[in-house]
Amino acid sequence: MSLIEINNLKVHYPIRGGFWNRVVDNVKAVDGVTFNIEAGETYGLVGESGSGKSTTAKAIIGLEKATSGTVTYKGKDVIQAENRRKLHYNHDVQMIFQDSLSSLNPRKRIEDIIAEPLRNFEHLSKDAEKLRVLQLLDIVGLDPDALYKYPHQFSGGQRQRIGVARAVATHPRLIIADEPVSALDLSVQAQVLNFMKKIQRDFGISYLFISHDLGVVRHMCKNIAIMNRGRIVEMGSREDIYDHPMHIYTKRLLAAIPETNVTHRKEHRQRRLEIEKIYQEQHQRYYDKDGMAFPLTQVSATHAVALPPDEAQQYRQNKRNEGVTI
Ligand SMILES: Nc1ncnc2c1ncn2[C@@H]1O[C@H](COP(=O)(O)OP(=O)(O)OP(=O)(O)O)[C@@H](O)[C@H]1O
Repeated sequence: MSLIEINNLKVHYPIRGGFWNRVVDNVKAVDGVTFNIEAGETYGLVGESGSGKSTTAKAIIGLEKATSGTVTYKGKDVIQAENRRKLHYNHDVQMIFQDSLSSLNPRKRIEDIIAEPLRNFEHLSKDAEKLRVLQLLDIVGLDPDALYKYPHQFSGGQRQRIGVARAVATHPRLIIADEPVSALDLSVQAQVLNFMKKIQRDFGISYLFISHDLGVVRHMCKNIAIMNRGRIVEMGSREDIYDHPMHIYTKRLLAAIPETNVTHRKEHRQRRLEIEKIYQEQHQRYYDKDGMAFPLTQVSATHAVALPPDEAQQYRQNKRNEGVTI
């Protein structure tokens, strides 16, 4: 049995409009996602911005309400909050966020930030708690005087280490890492990634590693799923995805990885342009097949107002033709 099984997970956001503010459409942020994570592995979830990766992560951890589907942990569906409590799911599954500055409370000292999950789940004595926080600081390579400092007094890489210390405090079985290094410089990225690997070896943790960067994912993940517009378009081992990509979207993402070898640059650019052209054609068909008049991002609540006036008018007209009051 896998550590966690995600089956046909959907998160649809309603779009309201018209005089009665009724639901006129849905943004299908996640639309039928299925994958499993094995104990001790790092599973990669890759896709461009807006493909639904973060919403998938939030639905798995329970920060976002799933419209339908199941997330099975220890044989039970943890979409039900009651099961989450019973199975110690909130203790066993932790998250690391991309933006360490906004995910760490700026008014709290590092001691309190790292101790927070311990206070929620383990109820240790004051001394035992302090000792544990000091051990965690040591594990992530920070000095004991960090205890009394605030998040803004650290660099981005150090803050991300603090996020990791907080996530591993309760010895979780799975850490969902949502773009954990994309805000960092390349050299610091490598440091944090290697460090995450070390923690994994030491503690036997699994990761769901979310990124838009196929270069980084290659370094971290054995199995990978490629996400586009709320769906997984391709999944497989690292070798399958990098050496024999099947889906045009995967090929396009791969072609976008910068080519460092100068002699291959021209060839690479040519290949990238060809793939981009095929993608544009298929992209159009993708929408037609789904019967959508506009790209998903354009019908989302946040983007609907940003439509050019003539397209917005056309959109409303199409909706009226479908019998929707708008
Ligand atoms: N609360 C919301 N209401 C309406 N639409 C939303 C909401 N949250 C996300 N979306 C839409 O869902 C889609 C997926 O968003 P999501 O943040 O999961 O993508 P992502 O792949 O994680 O992108 P990024 O890496 O930029 O965060 C986007 O089109 C976004 O506009």
